[in-house]
Amino acid sequence: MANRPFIVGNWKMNGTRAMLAEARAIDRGAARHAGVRVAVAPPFTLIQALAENAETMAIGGQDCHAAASGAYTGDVSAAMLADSGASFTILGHSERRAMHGETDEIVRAKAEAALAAGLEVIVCVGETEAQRDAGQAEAVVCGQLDCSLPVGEGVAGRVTVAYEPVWAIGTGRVPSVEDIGAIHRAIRARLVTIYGEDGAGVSILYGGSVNAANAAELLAADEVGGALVGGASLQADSFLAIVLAAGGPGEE
Ligand SMILES: O=C[C@H](O)COP(=O)(O)O
Repeated sequence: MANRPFIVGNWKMNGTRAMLAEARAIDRGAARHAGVRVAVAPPFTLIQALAENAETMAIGGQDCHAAASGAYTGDVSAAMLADSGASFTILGHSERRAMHGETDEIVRAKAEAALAAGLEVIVCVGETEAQRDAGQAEAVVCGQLDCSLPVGEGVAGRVTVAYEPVWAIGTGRVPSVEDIGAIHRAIRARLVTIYGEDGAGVSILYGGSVNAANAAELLAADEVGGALVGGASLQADSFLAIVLAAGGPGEE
């Protein structure tokens, strides 16, 4: 059976307790769209509050440390995320790769730690504009998959891949539907190489300037199983419009 479309809001470093009402509105909307799997990854500081109030949507982290505990000032372990009510974590987002020096090897170690703590993982990959212009997008993304994804028995069922071209994040620019389809097909083929037949069941999300206006078209591209949404996930109205576009039977 095909996976439900998966729509994930990444709030990044946005949100205080003033956002709890927005989160409740998203959760109520998610309940009306049972055909779509809805999730929000708020800052660490809001995970527990959102998780305690969420009836339908899943709550996750945006990162975790690879170690279980220890002298890592400012970091948060996967077990701490799970203890706060998270059921998944995003890993290897391009902002962390670029701003925090996260390599593929670090991303894989974090993913292994997250799985060990009982979390699902959303592993992000994507090329820069220079890499795309040089015709290297597919090679870069497949290399990231090869070296970032956790592997092992039963792992594929707890992994989601998010393809986010770096140049499309927060810019309002998106690849053509044909380009998105082409790279998602390449990702699917690589997932089958990595995970065998289980790779066919891994959801692949598109991320990068997804909004209420373009969601239906982007979500219809080949092998796109959902979206990782940044800016448009900060308001319930715009986020739920994307959920609706993902095909929920909904009441509206
Ligand atoms: O994780 C989300 C992505 O970085 C996309 O962000 P954006 O929707 O603001 O472009």
